[in-house]
Amino acid sequence: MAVLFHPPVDTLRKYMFVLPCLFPMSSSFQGDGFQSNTARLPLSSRMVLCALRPQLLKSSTSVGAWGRLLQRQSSGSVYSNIHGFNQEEIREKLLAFPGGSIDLHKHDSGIAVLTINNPSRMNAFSGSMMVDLEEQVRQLENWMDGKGLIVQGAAETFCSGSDLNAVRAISNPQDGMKMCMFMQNTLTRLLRLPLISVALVEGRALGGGAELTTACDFRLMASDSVIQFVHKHMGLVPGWGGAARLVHIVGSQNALKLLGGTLKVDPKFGLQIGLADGVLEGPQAEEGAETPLQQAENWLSRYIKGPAPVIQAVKKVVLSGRELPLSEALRTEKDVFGTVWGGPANLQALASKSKHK
Ligand SMILES: CC[C@@H](C(=O)O)C(=O)SCCNC(=O)CCNC(=O)[C@H](O)C(C)(C)COP(=O)(O)OP(=O)(O)OC[C@H]1O[C@@H](n2cnc3c(N)ncnc32)[C@H](O)[C@@H]1OP(=O)(O)O
Repeated sequence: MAVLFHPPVDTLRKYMFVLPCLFPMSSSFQGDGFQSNTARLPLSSRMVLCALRPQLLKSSTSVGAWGRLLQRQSSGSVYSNIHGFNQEEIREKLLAFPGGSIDLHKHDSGIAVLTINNPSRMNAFSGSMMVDLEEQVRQLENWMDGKGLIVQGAAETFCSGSDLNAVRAISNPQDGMKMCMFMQNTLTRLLRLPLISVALVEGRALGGGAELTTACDFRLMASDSVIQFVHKHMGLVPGWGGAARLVHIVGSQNALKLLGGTLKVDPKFGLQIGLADGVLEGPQAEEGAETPLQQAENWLSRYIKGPAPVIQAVKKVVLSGRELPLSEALRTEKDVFGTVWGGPANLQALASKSKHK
């Protein structure tokens, strides 16, 4: 059977990190007209098309199935060229403001650690770090064995937002909009990773740094740490998606107080309003005491026990429940359920007659 509709390759790329996980490729779809029709597409796009094929075949029109499917998935990015967003153009602009790095370490435990690393500027985001972050998120989107992610700042402080030197240089409205769309895309993709993510907040998380904490599923605060949306002091509002996410996390009343009052959120206040999910033990001099990173890994480990496909499925159903209207979320949940039902972990659990005491 021929495939009647080929979605644009860049659209496929955008969705490929979500879809292969939802509809794993079956070898039985290879070797017919479907494959030959798609042979000229890059492998990644062909994988997505193969993965999508059961959905396309079930539909009376392939275009309709594709459209519905895209609507139903949580897409990676918010902005694309139809919004006047040109990723390459803004990438070039941002690379003109170098400094610092975003470091990624993937561990065999299935936990990756992403470090905002620009300590001489309190881990402020230079332009090249924004580009780095996008690249590291891309790495994580393709990490099949991943289960969890910890986002931390280097040298015991989280992040002081945008590098003010870069901000000054691109303070014209056009460049500001481009940077805003670039960072919204990246942080949205970060939150939508099929990994359970934690922001480990030590020291200060200010401005864009506070926004970054909201792009993780959870926030753990060190005893002396502070999260502060300082944007109003800068004559601004959050632009990296931090306001929208903050409302989801703490509710609109609290969000209004935090933004309107530029309130300093310490661990106690953070727990009270639900911005913090846990507080780390204070600095301990004695030998063998856990570092904040070890404490965060331990905290996260209870939520990521089990095989990666199951943990990733857990994140996907929660993500769709968080982001989609109920009927769409229910259908996505069905699709994700289909990826684990009868899978190795499910069969093993059934064979072992496990009891949940
Ligand atoms: C676009 C708006 C928004 C967004 O993107 O969403 C933003 O994020 S705008 C940035 C918001 N953040 C700030 O305004 C933070 C400004 N910095 C401070 O308030 C203080 O530096 C601090 C973070 C509270 C730390 O104070 P302190 O402990 O006293 O250290 P120093 O002030 O001496 O800082 C050390 C060093 O770091 C430089 N620094 C700090 N933050 C930034 C920054 N965001 N951009 C660039 N540089 C930053 C600071 O200037 C010092 O450098 P030197 O003077 O060269 O030592």
